[in-house]
Amino acid sequence: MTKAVLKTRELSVKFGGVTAVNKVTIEAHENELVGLIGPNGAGKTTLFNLLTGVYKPTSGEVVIDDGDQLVNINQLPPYKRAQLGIARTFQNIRLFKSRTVVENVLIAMTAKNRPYVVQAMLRTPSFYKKEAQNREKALSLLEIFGMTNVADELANNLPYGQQRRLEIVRALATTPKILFLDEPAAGMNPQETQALTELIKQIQVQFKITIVLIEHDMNLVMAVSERLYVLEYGKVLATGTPKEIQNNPAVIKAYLGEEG
Ligand SMILES: Nc1ncnc2c1ncn2[C@@H]1O[C@H](COP(=O)(O)OP(=O)(O)OP(=O)(O)O)[C@@H](O)[C@H]1O
Repeated sequence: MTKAVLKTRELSVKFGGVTAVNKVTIEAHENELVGLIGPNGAGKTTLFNLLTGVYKPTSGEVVIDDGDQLVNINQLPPYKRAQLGIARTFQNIRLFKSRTVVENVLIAMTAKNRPYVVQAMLRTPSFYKKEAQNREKALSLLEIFGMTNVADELANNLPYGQQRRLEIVRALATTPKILFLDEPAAGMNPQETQALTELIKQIQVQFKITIVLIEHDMNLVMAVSERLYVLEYGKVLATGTPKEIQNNPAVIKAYLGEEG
């Protein structure tokens, strides 16, 4: 197996009396696609929030592989984690709706680059050169995802499935090593979900990054994940391949039984 790029050790967070994530130890490997499933309230999004720095853990740790060494990132805020190669999408769409599609990608691309922001304010020649390069890079990303024809549309005018697709493009524009997708199929119709399934597979092959996916759509998550973690009441109930998870009696009892 390839090396681990992300690990948690006994990670926990409490909100008042609720232990939303309870001693969770997981890992994701280089270029691996890991699914995270579990019923509503199991702690999936809270775990994402701990991994991306929105929440600080009550105990335990989050470490990532930064080249040759494992670095504890417990205390790093989200923007510093982004600089280390962590990107995410959210359950609810968070686009700049009154900006164009390509502008949305450009904003994501430059947000973590402080020198660029200074050059932009001073309008230096190197800023204009960099801006042209960035636009070209943004357009080539949009081309990969079949969105060139809507590059100059306002994000707000895109159909729902395309808006979700744009969110993923924005996350990829930050050139992440690890991409967290929080329920990317939420609200999609079956055709959009099918297109998303292909898109996620394509990203893994083409970008060679690690993807961690929260998803309630069992067809999607079983089709794309190489390995799954099942959370229940904030704890890891099971881990394994989609086949192993589908045949795990505890999981069947807890969740898949509900799916029929
Ligand atoms: N900021 C918070 N303050 C208090 N309780 C919280 C907070 N965030 C999450 N919780 C609680 O933690 C538990 C886990 O919630 P979480 O949203 O992580 O579950 P989930 O598995 O992502 O659910 P869903 O599938 O519905 O998105 C729930 O009981 C929730 O009410």
